[in-house]
Amino acid sequence: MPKSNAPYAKAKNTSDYNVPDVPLASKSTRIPEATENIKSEHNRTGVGPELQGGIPRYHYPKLSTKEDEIVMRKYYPAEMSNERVEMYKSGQLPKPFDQLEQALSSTSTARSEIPVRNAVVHWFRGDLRVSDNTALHMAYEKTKSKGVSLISLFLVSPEDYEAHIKSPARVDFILRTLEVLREDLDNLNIPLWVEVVEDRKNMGKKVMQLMEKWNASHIFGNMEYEVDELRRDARIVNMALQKNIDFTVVHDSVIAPPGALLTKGTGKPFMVFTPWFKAWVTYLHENPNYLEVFPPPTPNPKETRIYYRDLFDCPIPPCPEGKRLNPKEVEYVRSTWPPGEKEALARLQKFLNEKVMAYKDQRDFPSGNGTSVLSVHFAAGTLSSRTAVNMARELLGNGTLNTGNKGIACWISEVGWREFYRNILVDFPWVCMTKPFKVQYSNIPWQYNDAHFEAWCTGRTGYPIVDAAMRQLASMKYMHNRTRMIVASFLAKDLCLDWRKGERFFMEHLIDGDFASNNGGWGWSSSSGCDPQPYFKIFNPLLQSEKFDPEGDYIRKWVPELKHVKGKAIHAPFDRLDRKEWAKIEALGYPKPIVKHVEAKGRAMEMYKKGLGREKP
Ligand SMILES: Cc1cc2nc3c(=O)[nH]c(=O)nc-3n(C[C@H](O)[C@H](O)[C@H](O)COP(=O)(O)OP(=O)(O)OC[C@H]3O[C@@H](n4cnc5c(N)ncnc54)[C@H](O)[C@@H]3O)c2cc1C
Repeated sequence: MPKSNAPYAKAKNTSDYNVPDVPLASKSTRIPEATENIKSEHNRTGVGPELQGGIPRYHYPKLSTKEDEIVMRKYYPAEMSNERVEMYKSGQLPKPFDQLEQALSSTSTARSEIPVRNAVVHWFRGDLRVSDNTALHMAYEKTKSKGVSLISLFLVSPEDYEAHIKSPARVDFILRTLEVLREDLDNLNIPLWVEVVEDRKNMGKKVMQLMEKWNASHIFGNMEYEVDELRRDARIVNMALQKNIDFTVVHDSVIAPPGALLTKGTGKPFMVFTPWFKAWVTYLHENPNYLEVFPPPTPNPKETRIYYRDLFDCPIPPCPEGKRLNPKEVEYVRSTWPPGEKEALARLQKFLNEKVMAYKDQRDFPSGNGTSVLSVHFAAGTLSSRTAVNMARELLGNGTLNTGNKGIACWISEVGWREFYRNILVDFPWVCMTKPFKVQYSNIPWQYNDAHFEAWCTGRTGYPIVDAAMRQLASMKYMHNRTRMIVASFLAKDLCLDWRKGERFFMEHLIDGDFASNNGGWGWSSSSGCDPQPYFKIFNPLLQSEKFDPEGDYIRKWVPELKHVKGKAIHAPFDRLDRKEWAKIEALGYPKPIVKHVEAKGRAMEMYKKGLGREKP
């Protein structure tokens, strides 16, 4: 087989972790300066070079704004009815997670009787690593018991990428990771077979064809908790059995299995993070085995290279049509985000060595570079949350997950948020079908103002902290958590736009786009998700800016038009600069605020009250 001719340069693993440092200018030469060419580029596009080519890629139809209700239906024809939600709640409709569990349990005896044939397969999905991989480890154990070969498989599904709104940066990262993974596996004599499946409905059929071709009897995969994936796997479990093949699906991307934690009194799934987290910590203290990490497989028998020689050196396909970065983005994104599990582990180690102790105090400052920036690796599965939490726990040094150094304990709890939101998908599956977690929030009469949405997308709202964040997203395909909250609140509560448009836009651009975390974050910020804030809150973007970017470093980095603005005026240049100074900024193309926060706040309160039919939102 020819080596891959994928058109991207091999990313180097690097020990230089300046990647997302902000401000970057003095610390790294790897990311181009935001001010480069600003004058010449600006007039053509109205935005700085950070945005060239990378913006915006939202695919909403032009709308008639006559009736918000009609418009909403047009955007979200697939939104579930409230009746269907009730049917899920009452158990009349089986939850996709239960369907898969049922498929696995009802076939377990028959599957256990299937004899091992020539090979066992591990199907990589969102778990692109060799170490601490539950299903890979189980597949390996199976081969060891019979001395047969382990083969690994990855299916590229352009339709899934489209349906799940995986961004070009994310797809590019996955494909680059496969290059590294193939090499890591090759060192273990394990082939990685990669194939494109154009029609996502044929995924099961393709897997079965390959299993038969390889005379493989068992296939293992780690569970994906989105509804399409749960249903797909349930179908394949049964389909495989018909062909005397055992498809085993196991938990891996969460540490405690979903369903293990229920509220004390009512025995129901948790809806609020804090009590869930307490229960999670207790559960893991009582069951520390869930934190044990799995070693990578030892090498396959040498003969595998002979019997399965056609499977080695399998080419990695290029990014599918519609998911390609433009040439400028390619250079930037690939040098910013090196792939692979070694890279992830080195980054984790460095973060634990140097930053985690101060995490609690530093994590909210977007210019401070105080977070791990590991989300891209969690999303691709190049790092397991078990490994991450385990290593952090070791650093805590007292065997617990929540006592001792506050920075470490706080970081573990943030990884907990990721896990909590995965549980939400399992127990409240309608969130995967464009339905708000809190069903009554479907009735909010959101606005669908194209001009406002475009201003938000392109970082031209006139609110510097919002614009800086949106431009960081456009450039880096990543945004700091604090500013994710600020821009999400701004979209839903200052612009009164349907938060699902923002949710979608994030997925279209983020390199760490993860359905569960993104949906959870948007739900929280728009107050329509789980874990409601104790009272209805509207972030004041100005106060947020002053509190979390006090010197304006983050703004100056990403909004070059404001680079020379001094002092507190950076947070609100239109209101705080004298007219002459403002005129200079305006001449550079920076806009006035598109809404006044005080008025917007009032509008939002009315909108929420109206939608919820009550006096208080
Ligand atoms: C509106 C909105 C959208 C978001 N969309 C995504 C998304 O698509 N993908 C994604 O991974 N995260 C998302 N988050 C969560 C969070 O912003 C990112 O995980 C975080 O910014 C990643 O940076 P980090 O790796 O340095 O995080 P750290 O602060 O170092 O945290 C460590 C890890 O914990 C997890 N984590 C931290 N905070 C959260 C959180 N609030 N929710 C869930 N997991 C968390 C992440 O896996 C993160 O990598 C979103 C948050 C909001 C408010």
